[in-house]
Amino acid sequence: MTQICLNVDDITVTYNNGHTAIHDASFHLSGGTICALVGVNGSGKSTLFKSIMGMVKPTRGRVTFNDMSVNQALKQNIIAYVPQTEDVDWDFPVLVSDVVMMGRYGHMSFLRIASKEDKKQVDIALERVNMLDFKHRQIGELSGGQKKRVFLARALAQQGKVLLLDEPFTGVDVKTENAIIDLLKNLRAEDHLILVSTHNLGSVPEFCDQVVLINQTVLAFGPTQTTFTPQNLMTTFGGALRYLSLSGDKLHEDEDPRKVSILTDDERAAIFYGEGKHDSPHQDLLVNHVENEQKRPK
Ligand SMILES: Nc1ncnc2c1ncn2[C@@H]1O[C@H](COP(=O)(O)OP(=O)(O)OP(=O)(O)O)[C@@H](O)[C@H]1O
Repeated sequence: MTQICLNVDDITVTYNNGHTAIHDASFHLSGGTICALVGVNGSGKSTLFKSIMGMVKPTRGRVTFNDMSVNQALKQNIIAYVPQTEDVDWDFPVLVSDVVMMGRYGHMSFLRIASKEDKKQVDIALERVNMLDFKHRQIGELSGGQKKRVFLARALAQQGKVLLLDEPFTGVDVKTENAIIDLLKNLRAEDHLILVSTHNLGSVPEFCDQVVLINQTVLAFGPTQTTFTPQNLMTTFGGALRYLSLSGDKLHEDEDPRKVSILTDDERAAIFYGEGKHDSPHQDLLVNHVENEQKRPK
């Protein structure tokens, strides 16, 4: 297959209650990229994912994959989506391997009888997220972070060239986040097109080569180096950015003793692009959202 392209052309999405979540949004991506989707809560990130998946229909504009409509791309199993949360009650007994096998349904006949190849791909996918040992466990018994890895495996088992990940790092520890980032880098090298929403801004320059900044429309889109700038982030988050200096392991602890420091422009630039003393901004620094994100009721 030729390299996959995702074209989002001038889309507007208005929900049935009349709320327009996204308007006039455009961007274009080609395979072999990891693009971050960044914006405040309610800025339309999940809505954008759902319109790319055909789960909500744009009222204007269109989404295409090369020359294919979303429906055609879905029929060809090109798009794999890992939603932010699963609207499923996992209390009933389902094995981890069954969940990942769901990613193979598009490759099966309507009788859904798993072939040798389907079983092999399930194992490969579980291995890639380091969850093969959990294959015969009930999904309901797993932790939140482990479930996330299983859902990622389900998307991998689908073998689609486009991977849409809605906040894959929420609720996972630093080690797992690093492992997921390494996996995404490998998938990029295999020409996958990856769009990933994240609130962890500190890690974006480390693994994303492109960025879409969104607040009800696409505010900026392009290479991370030129788009993920303090100025554009201020526009996106509508307030002053605060920089929190953290030691690596504490990054994901709720009660971490964060040392707030306001940085000079040079220091800030060094953090954004991983130069100088901050070799790994993802480990050492969290560029926090903004005041209004922090004030958000928990
Ligand atoms: N089914 C729906 N019907 C009506 N409005 C909706 C619906 N789903 C989302 N919205 C609204 O659309 C806007 C965008 O929501 P969306 O879930 O896309 O935001 P988000 O950027 O993914 O937020 P978060 O970072 O909190 O996940 C919000 O104002 C939300 O209330």
